[in-house]
Amino acid sequence: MSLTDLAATIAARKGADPDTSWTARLLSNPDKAAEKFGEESVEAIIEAVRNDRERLTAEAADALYHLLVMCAARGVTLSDIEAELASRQKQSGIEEKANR
Ligand SMILES: N=c1c2ncn([C@@H]3O[C@H](COP(=O)(O)OP(=O)(O)OP(=O)(O)O)[C@@H](O)[C@H]3O)c2ncn1[C@@H]1O[C@H](COP(=O)(O)O)[C@@H](O)[C@H]1O
Repeated sequence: MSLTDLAATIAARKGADPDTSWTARLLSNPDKAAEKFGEESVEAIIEAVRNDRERLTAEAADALYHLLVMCAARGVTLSDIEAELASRQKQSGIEEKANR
């Protein structure tokens, strides 16, 4: 599934029943969405340090999903993030840091 399709699924869950949709439950509670992203990020970090490719892939998927839900809960869309990334395209990260 592409991130674009996942973001569309998340957006479509706005207002859905929190009893049947995990996404809807998090969208209705932005602080909880942020907490879950924090947990899933830490789980991904642990698997990266362990160098477990399969577990890292699964945890990275959890983290990406929860990042998108956390942002959606605060009105930030994947398009907003892509526009921000596009604005950075002309400059290397090292160059950007040196110019701060
Ligand atoms: N990609 C996901 C996705 N990844 C993780 N999760 C849920 O996130 C929750 C995480 O909860 P937990 O912390 O308890 O789970 P955990 O971290 O795996 O468990 P522990 O390691 O802590 O024991 C679980 O209920 C997972 O099922 C997801 N829920 C939904 N999606 C996508 O969102 C779509 C809509 O889902 P609903 O909104 O639930 O209909 C789905 O079809 C999927 O495409």
